[in-house]
Amino acid sequence: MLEVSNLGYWYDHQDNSLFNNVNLTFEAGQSYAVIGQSGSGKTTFLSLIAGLDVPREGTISLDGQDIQQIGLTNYRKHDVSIVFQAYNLLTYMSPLNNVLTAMSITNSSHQGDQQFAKDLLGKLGLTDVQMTQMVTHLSGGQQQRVAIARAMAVDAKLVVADEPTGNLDEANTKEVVNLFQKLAHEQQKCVIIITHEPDVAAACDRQIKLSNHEFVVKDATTV
Ligand SMILES: Nc1ncnc2c1ncn2[C@@H]1O[C@H](COP(=O)(O)OP(=O)(O)OP(=O)(O)O)[C@@H](O)[C@H]1O
Repeated sequence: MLEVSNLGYWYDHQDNSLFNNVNLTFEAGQSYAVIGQSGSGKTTFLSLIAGLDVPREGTISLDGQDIQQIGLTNYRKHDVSIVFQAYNLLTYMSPLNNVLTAMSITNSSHQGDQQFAKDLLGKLGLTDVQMTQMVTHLSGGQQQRVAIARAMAVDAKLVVADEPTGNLDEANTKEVVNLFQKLAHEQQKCVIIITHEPDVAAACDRQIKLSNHEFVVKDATTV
C-alpha cells in the first residue's frame, strides 16, 4: 500500500544523511513499530511518510502513485491520519465535535453522521456526558482515545502515530495499543507507530529499527 523507494533525507546543517537509499513496503491491515535511538531520525521519517515534509531523494508512493503527484495537501487531507503524543485535539470543542469536524474536513463517507461519531466514542469508552464536555476535562488516556476515534472516523487508510502512548500510564497504554491493533486488523488500515516503548513495539505486527542510518526490519516477511 505504502511504498518507500530509495528514500534519503538530511537537514541543511547536517554533514551526513539521516538515512539514504531506504526501501520499505507497508501493507494495509498491518501495524508497524518504528524504533531507534533518540535523534536517529524516526520523527523525520514519519513527517516524510505523513506528507509533512518532502524527501531529499527517492519517492513515497501510495497504491502506486507518488504522494507528490497526489499533492501533499490532498494526501494529508484524504489519505493519512496522524496521531500525536500531545493528542492535538481542538481543545475548545467536545470530543464529539472533534470527531465530527475531522469527518467534515476530510469529506468522510460518514460526514454529518452524529450517531456514527457517538457510537465510535462510546465503543472507545467515553460516556455520553464525556462526549459533549470540553476535551480538556478528559484524562490523557481519554483524550488519546478521542484522537484515535478521529483516525477511525475518517476514510484515510494510513494512520501514523508519533509516540502516541508517551503521556499515558500502563493501563491506558495497553488500551491504546489494542485500539491501534483494531484499526489495522478490523478496519484494514496501515498503522505505523513511532515508539520508545518495547512493549508497544512488541505488540505491533512488525518492528522496524532505525539504527546507524539504516532501517532494519524484524520478521521481514512482508516488508
Ligand atoms: N527541523 C529540524 N531542523 C534541523 N534539524 C532537525 C530538525 N528536526 C530534527 N532535526 C535533527 O535531526 C535528527 C533526527 O531528529 P528526529 O526528531 O527525526 O529524531 P528521533 O529519532 O525522532 O528522535 P527522538 O526519539 O528524540 O524524538 C536530530 O539530530 C535532530 O536534531
